[in-house]
Amino acid sequence: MSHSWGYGPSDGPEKWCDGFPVANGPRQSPIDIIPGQTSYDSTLKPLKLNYDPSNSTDILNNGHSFQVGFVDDVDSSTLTGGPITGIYRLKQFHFHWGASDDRGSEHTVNGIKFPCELHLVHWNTKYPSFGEAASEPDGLAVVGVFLKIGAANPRLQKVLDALGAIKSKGKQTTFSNFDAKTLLPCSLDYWTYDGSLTTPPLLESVTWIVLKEPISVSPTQMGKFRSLMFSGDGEAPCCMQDNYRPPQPLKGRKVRRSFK
Ligand SMILES: NS(=O)(=O)c1ccc(C(=O)NCC(=O)NCCc2c[nH]cn2)cc1
Ligand SMILES: [Cu+2]
Ligand SMILES: [Zn+2]
Repeated sequence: MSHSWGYGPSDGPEKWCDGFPVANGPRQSPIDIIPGQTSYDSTLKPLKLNYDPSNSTDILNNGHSFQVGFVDDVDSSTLTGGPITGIYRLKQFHFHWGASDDRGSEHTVNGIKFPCELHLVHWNTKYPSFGEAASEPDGLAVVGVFLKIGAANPRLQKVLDALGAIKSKGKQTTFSNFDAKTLLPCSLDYWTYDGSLTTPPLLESVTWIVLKEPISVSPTQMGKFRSLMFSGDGEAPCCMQDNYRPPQPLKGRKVRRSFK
């Protein structure tokens, strides 16, 4: 994975606009969600997430985060309902986190940062592939879930136990029979708005669906995330942490909510 961008002082979010001018575009993500300024939309449907646990394939350290991949050549792990029309397929999920428990999420709520944020990435099957969908305004839908410090979350354990095998950039290992649904909170109440990828290429193709209810993570479990490396074997070691983009200007966008 060769990439020119990262999260450091010389290649981080403040520098991304040099290589990716869309960084200053009209629908960039993440944003600060101010619940008092969102509007309840009774036409929003309930989210339907139908994930087939046999669909997970691998877990990869891509040098920015780690991601769990899914088979996406059939409609077996899908997102329907919510603010979207049609069928979107789950491609991967990944996380963003901080160097300490006081930061790490990309979206914030009333300016509050969570220690971690999960992104479940889906693409619109009206397009032939993820790559094509990623350049369309309605091409992607990402479900964001906040992680809040509390009791250890047993649902995270299988993912965290696999991190030892993918410590450095480019490392990948098989990861089968993982049910991504187990990572979701009880309530599927959500906020939604039109946004972008939060990393380069920052494409403005994402319908964001941010769940209101967080899931729990313990400080020890957060330590496991921070045991990963941005760097590859043989490179100067650099801990994978603070891999989050700060909130971007709303530029007139409306944030809707599915709940009263
Ligand atoms: N944070 S987020 O908004 O949910 C998100 C950000 C980027 C991507 C993405 O798909 N990004 C291109 C990509 O997959 N690129 C593959 C090659 C590559 C470059 N660097 C690492 N892998 C997906 C979701
Ligand atoms: Cu990359
Ligand atoms: Zn992400």
